[in-house]
Parts: sequence; C-alpha cells; structure tokens
Amino acid sequence: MGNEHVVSFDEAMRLSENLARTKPHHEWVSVFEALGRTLACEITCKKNLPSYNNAALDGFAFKYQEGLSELAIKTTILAGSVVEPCLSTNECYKIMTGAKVPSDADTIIPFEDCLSYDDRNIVLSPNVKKGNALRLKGEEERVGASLLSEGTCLTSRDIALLASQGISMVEVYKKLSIAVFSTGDELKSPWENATEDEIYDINALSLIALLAEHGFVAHYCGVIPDHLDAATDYFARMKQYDVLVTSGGVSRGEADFVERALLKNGFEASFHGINIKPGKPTMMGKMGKTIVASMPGNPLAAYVNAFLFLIPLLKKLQGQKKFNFEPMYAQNAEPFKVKSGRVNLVLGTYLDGKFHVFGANKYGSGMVKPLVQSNALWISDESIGSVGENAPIAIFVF
Ligand SMILES: Nc1nc2c(c(=O)[nH]1)N[C@H]1C(S)=C(S)[C@@H](COP(=O)(O)OP(=O)(O)OC[C@H]3O[C@@H](n4cnc5c(N)ncnc54)[C@H](O)[C@@H]3O)O[C@H]1N2
Ligand code: MOO
Repeated sequence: MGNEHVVSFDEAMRLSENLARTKPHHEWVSVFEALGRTLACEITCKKNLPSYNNAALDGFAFKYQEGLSELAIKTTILAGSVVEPCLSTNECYKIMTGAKVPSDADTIIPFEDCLSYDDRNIVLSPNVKKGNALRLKGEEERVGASLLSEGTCLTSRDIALLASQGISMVEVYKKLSIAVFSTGDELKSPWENATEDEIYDINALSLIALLAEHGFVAHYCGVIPDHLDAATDYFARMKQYDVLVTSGGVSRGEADFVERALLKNGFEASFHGINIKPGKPTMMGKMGKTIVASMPGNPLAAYVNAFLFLIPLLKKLQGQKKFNFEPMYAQNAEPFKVKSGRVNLVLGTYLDGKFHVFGANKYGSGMVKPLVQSNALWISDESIGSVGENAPIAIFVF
C-alpha cells in the first residue's frame, strides 16, 4: 500500500459500490421466513384493501337522509356474515366493527353517539354526518396497484401487507454466502486460552455480529496464519463464497501479506488505501467472482470501515434498492479538533438532537471502548480542522 494509490473517501465509496454489479439468483420462501429477505419482484395488489365496504365501529348502519331521527333495527350483522340489502324506510342494521355493510346503508353511528337505543329502536342525534365510519372497498389500495417494489428488504410491516393479500410464498433473492476470517499469529479464538503474549480475536466476532445486525449471515472461517503460502492456500479454498471479509495484514508490516496471497489467486484490487482515519489500509476488490473486503486489523478501524463500506456494498449485492445509510442532522455539543487533509471518522453519542464526540476525539483505532460507548459516527470533510459548539452536522447512527 503506497501513498500514490490511496483514494479519497468518495472514490472509495464509489469503487466499493461498483463492485456490486450482479444480483443473486431467485428462490421462493414461505412468508413465515420472509422477514429480512429482499424481494426479487414487485408485489401488486390482488385483493382490494379493504375488500368490501365495512363498518369502522360497532353501532348502527343506515341510509343517510336529512332529518332522520328514529330508526327501527332490522337485523344484526356480525363480522364474517353477509346480509343482502333489506332495509325499508326508517330502518337500520345493528352492525359490528369489520362487518360488511349492505349496499342500502352508507353511514354508521357508534352505539355511544345515539341519543338513545334499545333492542328494537334507536334515536339518532341531529348532527350525524353522511358516510360516517364507513370504510369503502379499495379506499386504501385497489387491485393492480403496486404494493412493494423489487429490491425491498422485507420488514414486519411489509409482512402485514403480504398477509393482507393472502400471499403464502414470496420470490426473494438468495442469501449471500459470506466468509469472515482474521489474520495474525497473535490471535486466539474464544474457545482457546490467550496468554499474556496473545490476544483474543475481536474482529471476526464483531464483524459477524455487525453483519447480522444488518440481516447478513456470515460463516466464521478462523484465523489465517502469518505465512504467505498458508494464506494463499486458504484463499484458494474460499472461491465459492460470494464475499470474503478479512481483517488485519493489509498495511506495511512484514507479515502484511493478505494482498500478496490474494494476488496469487487472481485478485484485482479496486483500491488499497483510503485517505481516512481510521481505516487508511482498507482494501477492496475481486478474486474471480468473489468480492473481497479487507479491513484493517485495529478493531475500531475494522468495525467502522465495515460499517461504512461493507454494509452498503452487501445490501446492494443482495439486490436491495435502498443500500446507503441515511444521514441524521444533529447539533455538535462540544467543540473538537480533527486533522485536515484527510477524512476523519469520528465516534460519538447522539442524544436529543445533539452529537457528543467521544473523548474529545482523542482515542486510538486499536481501542474497543470508544465503539461500545458510541452510537453515531460523523464523517469530516478533508478541508475541516475543527468543529465548533452548536455547529450543524450530518451523522450516521449505528
Ligand atoms: N508503517 C506503517 N505502519 C502502519 C500503517 C502505515 O500506514 N504505515 N498503518 C497503520 C494503520 S492506520 C493501521 S489501521 C494498522 C492496520 O494494519 P493491518 O491491517 O496490517 O493490521 P495488523 O498489523 O495485522 O494488526 C494491527 C493491530 O490490530 C490487531 N488485530 C489484528 N487483527 C485483530 C483481530 N482480529 N482482533 C483483535 N485485534 C486484531 C493486531 O494485533 C495489531 O495490534 O497498521 C498501522 N501500521
Ligand atoms: O487507519 Mo488505522 O485504521 O488508524 O488505525
């Protein structure tokens, strides 16, 4: 990674997004398993919402006319029963919420708004409005209208809409296959004992959890030993995955051979090095059809860069139309400094419309606690050297 190849933050965003050019194959899944899956086709309305004129309240249904006062109750209609129109003058139906309103009634008055009523008759108040509490067939959506577009990542609210249509199976994009592994002889997995001279693998676990938070399942594929041949073999066995996520071994150290091992497997880098802090050594590219996202080893840098570059890329690759994070607008609470001439990724807490920078922005990318004690990220411009109190800023909330 030489400085001459370092790209700007915007260029890295553009290049990483460009890596997602294809869409996964389709498959059908039960609506019970569709949460978090991405629609592979548009869903159109097959059943009007609502499907028939119905009562929004428990009460009495009648044909509105000016001056109506006393009405006789003809019959009772419960939700689920269908009553043919049968009202004579000065008659009404007793009707329950959701029940189909016969075509000879157009207004519903709830029980409690009647001046009086008993089992046979009701007395209307004079200020009844025509069409009151009548839910009209198709008033929410009509047959043929578009309900959900291709590329929608299904939420529980979307599932409600699918359920309203009696849809039992949906066509979605197949889930991406993602492998996550770490590099470094100093790393131990949680089931191993780490001596004073060894450390636990943080990145594989935090990145897998980050991906899961955004709906992606990743397989933990262990720690690649610090040895070029071993690493080369390792990558050669991973070519069936859609995406490989690595951390560590991408800066200038003697054991930083990730790129070399990938190159031996036909890797082509889109970029290696971004003019940002933390995350300068971040690298992304393709090894055949497999996308490779290599994060720096420092845990804070690995997490923040995966959040910013990898999550949007995975969402796009999964076929999702909305793949970029939406910024939130906040006021900066305490003034702080950043280094100009590069983009700074600054951690902090978003609370009640204000951004509170973590530790006056004095922390290192090898730390973990700034991550734990933050819920938001601010991205500086290369020209900026400080942020004043109450300055308006756009942040991304984790
Ligand atoms: N001469 C230079 N040295 C460094 C530069 C540079 O530009 N010139 N960049 C620095 C920056 S910035 C970063 S970030 C690091 C990243 O380097 P690597 O990606 O090669 O990461 P490693 O050297 O393998 O590890 C760095 C650090 O992180 C620890 N680590 C690695 N993996 C894990 C893990 N899975 N869990 C927990 N901790 C991990 C590792 O032990 C090291 O302490 O390079 C700077 N150097
Ligand atoms: O850029 Mo490194 O990721 O600062 O620690």
